Amino acid sequence: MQGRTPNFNKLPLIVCLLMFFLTCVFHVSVSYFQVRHQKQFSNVLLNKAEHISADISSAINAASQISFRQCNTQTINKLRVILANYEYVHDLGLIRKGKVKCTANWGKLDNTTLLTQQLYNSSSGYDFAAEVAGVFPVETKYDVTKRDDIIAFTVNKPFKHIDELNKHFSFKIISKNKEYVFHHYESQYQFNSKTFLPTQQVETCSTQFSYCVVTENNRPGILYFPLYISVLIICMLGLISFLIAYSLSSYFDKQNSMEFRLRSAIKNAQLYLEYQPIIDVKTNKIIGVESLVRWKDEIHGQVSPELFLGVAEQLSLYPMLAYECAMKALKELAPIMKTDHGFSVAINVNAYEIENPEFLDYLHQLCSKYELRNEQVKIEITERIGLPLTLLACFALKAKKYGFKIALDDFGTGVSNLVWLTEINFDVIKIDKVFTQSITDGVKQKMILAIMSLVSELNRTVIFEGVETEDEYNFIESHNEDYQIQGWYFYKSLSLQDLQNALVGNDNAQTL
Ligand SMILES: Nc1nc2c(ncn2[C@@H]2O[C@@H]3COP(=O)(O)O[C@H]4[C@@H](O)[C@H](n5cnc6c(=O)[nH]c(N)nc65)O[C@@H]4COP(=O)(O)O[C@H]3[C@H]2O)c(=O)[nH]1
Repeated sequence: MQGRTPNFNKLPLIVCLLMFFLTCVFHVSVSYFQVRHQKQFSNVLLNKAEHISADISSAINAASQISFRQCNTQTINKLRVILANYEYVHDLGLIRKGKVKCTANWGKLDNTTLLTQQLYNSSSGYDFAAEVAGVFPVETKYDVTKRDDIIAFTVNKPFKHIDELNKHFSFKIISKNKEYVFHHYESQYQFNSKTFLPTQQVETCSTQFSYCVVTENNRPGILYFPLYISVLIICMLGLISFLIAYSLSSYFDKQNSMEFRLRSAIKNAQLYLEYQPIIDVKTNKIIGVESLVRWKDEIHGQVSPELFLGVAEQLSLYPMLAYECAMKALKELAPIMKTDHGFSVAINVNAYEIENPEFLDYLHQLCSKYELRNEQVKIEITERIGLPLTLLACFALKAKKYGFKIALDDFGTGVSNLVWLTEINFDVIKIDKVFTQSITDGVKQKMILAIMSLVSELNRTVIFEGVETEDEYNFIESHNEDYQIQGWYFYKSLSLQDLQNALVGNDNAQTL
């Protein structure tokens, strides 16, 4: 078997496509897990925000229950009692005409401070402002929530813990109408938000309050990783792509190889026989056929038997094929041969059949089985067989004892010499088409005339192979009408059905 190397022409393209595909799959998978993580994170954030909002609104509600609210000791003390119950409210006070008058922590404010910052008025009756400074004589900034005359102060710290825990996403808590941002956090792990990169956003809205948590990730998928890791991943994917593409290419190449396909064709009995008629020059009638094996493959097309028989030998599949072909030929032709005992079939043999002592026995059994006469079977031994003369002579002797006819095929092209003709008692000599087709060539014509006179002396049946033209036919006919002809001038190899049709027009044909 010839060493086959896979067809690598398209390998770089396949590797690139595969690498692109795997990178996309990797990117999408990482993005998917990031989105899941983002959703979980958003939910944690929303729970926290709702908890804080519930705390503030509850504190404001409690404060609004204080009757006759004035910035006096009684009211301030009540505010202090309320404040102690709420985790996230840092201070609680009264505000009138934009000025904070008093709070639980600071008491009555002498220098009452005007809230300069514009408050966001929500539809729920609450007003908000973020990072308000200068209300108290400290540097701290507060987020404020106001309803009517009550104001609650919170420090931005509630989310600090979450901010610190969250290494990945930027996020904001924003009113549902998107007009007011309660809190926002820019993750240092995110690219500058103005980059052209697509941002993966997850929005989760509260069912209790009119705000949503929006988490943003502008390092989706593979961009999440540092550059050197991304490069490493892409290189790994490239390597994997190469290995996959190489394996696939080798696999498909093997699947498409002639060896592989022939093996499965033989095992699935996809090989078939055709029969090329042999014509008697005197009568121009079909007097027999040569059986020729055929293989038509979907990929390799119609493959020459000279090629695939060699492959079958190398794959050790030839014995199976040889027995199968002999059986098929005799079985298929039996109806014709039984009705016309002069009709013969020529079977080609290789070294295997000659060296295998059981082949002739098998052929004899086949003839008995299909009720054929052994002399109707011609065994063609090609001159190019390359076996020792003694072995061939032995085989021919045994074959003749069985009553089979022996033909020397391709005469003139191989190693045979005149000793062959004397040592082996061939019944038929088939002149190779190399000679048949050179009758118009002066020198070769002399050679063919010499061959003709030689074989006439030997008194053997002579078949001229490869007769393609009228000139060739006329030349042969003019020299001896006892010759036989096999060639495209009359017929190419025929399917069994076509052979039967051809025999119908043949005067010698019996009723099939
Ligand atoms: N150019 C031209 N060619 C013609 C003409 N007439 C016949 N041929 C071709 O010549 C070859 C004759 O068979 P071969 O010499 O026994 O040579 C055969 C035979 O040695 C071998 N072969 C075919 N079938 C079998 C088989 O079943 N068993 C074995 N062992 N060998 C086989 O393969 C060889 C080639 O077979 P094929 O390709 O079928 O080729 C066939 C046939 O198609 C013609 O007028 N012009």
